[in-house]
Amino acid sequence: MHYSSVSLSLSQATATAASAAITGSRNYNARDSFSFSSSKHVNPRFCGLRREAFGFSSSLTRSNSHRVHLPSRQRFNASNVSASLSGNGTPKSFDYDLVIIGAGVGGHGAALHAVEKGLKTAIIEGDVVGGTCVNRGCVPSKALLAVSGRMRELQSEHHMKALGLQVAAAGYDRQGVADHANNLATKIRNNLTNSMKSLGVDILTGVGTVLGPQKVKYGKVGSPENIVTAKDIIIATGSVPFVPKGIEVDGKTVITSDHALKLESVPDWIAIVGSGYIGLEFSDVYTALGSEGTDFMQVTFIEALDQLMPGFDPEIGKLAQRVLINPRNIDYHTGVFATKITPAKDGKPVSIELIDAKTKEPKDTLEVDAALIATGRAPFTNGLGLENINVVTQRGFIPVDERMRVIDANGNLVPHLFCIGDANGKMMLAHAASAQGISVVEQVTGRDHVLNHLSIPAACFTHPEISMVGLTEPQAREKAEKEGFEVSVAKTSFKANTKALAENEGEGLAKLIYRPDNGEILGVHIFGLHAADLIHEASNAMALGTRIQDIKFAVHAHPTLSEVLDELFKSAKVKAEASKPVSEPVAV
Ligand SMILES: Cc1cc2nc3c(=O)[nH]c(=O)nc-3n(C[C@H](O)[C@H](O)[C@H](O)COP(=O)(O)OP(=O)(O)OC[C@H]3O[C@@H](n4cnc5c(N)ncnc54)[C@H](O)[C@@H]3O)c2cc1C
Ligand SMILES: NC(=O)c1ccc[n+]([C@@H]2O[C@H](COP(=O)([O-])OP(=O)(O)OC[C@H]3O[C@@H](n4cnc5c(N)ncnc54)[C@H](O)[C@@H]3O)[C@@H](O)[C@H]2O)c1
Repeated sequence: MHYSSVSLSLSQATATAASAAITGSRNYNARDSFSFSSSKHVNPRFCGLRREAFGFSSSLTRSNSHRVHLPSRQRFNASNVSASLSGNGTPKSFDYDLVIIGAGVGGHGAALHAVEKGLKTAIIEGDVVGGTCVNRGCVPSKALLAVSGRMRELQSEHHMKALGLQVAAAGYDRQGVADHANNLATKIRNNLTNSMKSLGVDILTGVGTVLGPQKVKYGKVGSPENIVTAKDIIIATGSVPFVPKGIEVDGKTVITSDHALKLESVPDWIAIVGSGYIGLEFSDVYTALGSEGTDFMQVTFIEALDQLMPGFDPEIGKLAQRVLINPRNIDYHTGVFATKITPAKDGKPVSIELIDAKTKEPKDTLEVDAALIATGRAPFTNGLGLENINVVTQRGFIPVDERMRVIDANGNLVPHLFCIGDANGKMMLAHAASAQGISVVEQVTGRDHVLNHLSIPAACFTHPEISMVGLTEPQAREKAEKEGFEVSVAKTSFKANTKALAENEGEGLAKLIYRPDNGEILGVHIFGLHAADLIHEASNAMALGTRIQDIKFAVHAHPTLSEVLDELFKSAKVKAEASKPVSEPVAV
């Protein structure tokens, strides 16, 4: 994937910025991540740039909203748009076919597809193009992880010796690593901006506020307002770090991922609160880099649930713990909440008060050099004017149906208004945001489309990587019990794969969860070298409804890591009747 061309294809433009994934309707569903947090879900602490850019104090005037009630199950019909609204004073002709609020990867993906479909499109951005993923998420974090992967390899005497290599002690220049991450973000941001400009998307600068159906105002806070009308509007305003009540972020010693990605320091001892994707990826970075000038670095995980990495398939989680946690300078406290965190001050270290997650009794107080708060993300809807359209957020998220259509406080669809990406909380992943945007554009251009979120892959870019698609084994068994079908599991090891062994990277497992009666793939989980790339054979099969009895005949080049999946599908035991050919054989 390349971001270098301005004529990026959709998948290039989205998948690269995103290149990975997480769950969603599965365990890492963003809505779940707030289940034990305070009732105030929108984090009041934002990085300075965003706080300024959005002028948080701006009070929005409530306009007389006119709501159009549609039966909640009504399907979108592109041709009845104006007819259904023009009687209410809504404009009959529009400045744009589509206006998108928020130019993150979700908005960008939607904009590019809209242009391809011939829609006159504008995108409103209140801060910088690229949003979280490009500026404070996927892109800079993967740059840091690229460095940590190499450092880890070069520092492993055992690994080097096995390959017959001799290298002098590996070191790094912190500022150089930080510059690599920052430069990459700048490059990708420019590419995203150029791709939209060159395709004719109007980039409108300022905070976007929905004034009513099909009407948006935008502009810098305090400057004259501009109003634009659009046949359809997509909200794609993303999310910000969620910081639980009682935790004081100073940006230096108590930080969120926004700060950590700048790599202003590598402390000797950092507590990471939350062992989800951000926590795990940063533990990989920190333990590989060690503090400057030494190879010492201690990470302490603080996790509210009873096990680390609670979102993964338990078997994969166990293996990941054996490889990614136990042999490294990492210890952990599980089943505890960090209730109060005070930044370092006046020579005193960062102090962290822990309580038992179940009994709520005080458990411990830790003193560390720094703390990274990685306790999930909060949707960002400030200044959007949801009150103008009678939309009430649910735990901060904008309620949508399966077609990303926004639902108002009375349970009715708001006409011509969609919400995609982190702001709707269905699946907080870059490529999910983009795919939702593409799905919406399909709908507004007349083709009904419902995105199958269960087929969206996710990956954690540790060394080695973890990836997954579909259900975990416990989820599949629960579903099977409810619906009355049988579940089987097949596994293959990287230890038997020639390419993995040639790379001296034989530690790994692929796991297939499936229905033996009909060969349906329910979930695939991979831990091992390049797991994030390998998952796509499974996710594409799930998206296209390909069954095991068919995919097992697909041919894989030898020797490649993809043979791990080939073996996996071949080792599944699908019942004979499901494998009967449905058509005559074709000679190829
Ligand atoms: C450290 C980290 C690493 C991550 N790594 C990965 C990864 O490897 N793979 C992956 O798939 N996902 C990853 N994610 C998640 C990914 O970044 C998000 O899922 C993705 O950015 C969501 O895209 P979005 O378009 O919904 O929102 P965002 O990217 O947050 O973009 C929203 C945009 O809307 C703008 N905006 C907000 N309100 C307004 C308004 N009223 N008017 C105008 N503009 C507005 C914002 O300024 C922003 O530019 C990571 C996240 C973090 C924090
Ligand atoms: N590779 C990727 O795709 C990638 C990488 C980073 C982030 N992301 C996205 O960003 C989002 C946010 O990531 P994240 O790691 O912050 O969230 P997460 O939801 O993945 O994990 C948060 C963890 O924090 C724990 N937790 C919450 N409050 C706590 C408290 N007070 N004390 C102790 N533990 C607590 C939760 O149990 C959970 O394990 C994710 O939803 C993910 O989709 C994706």
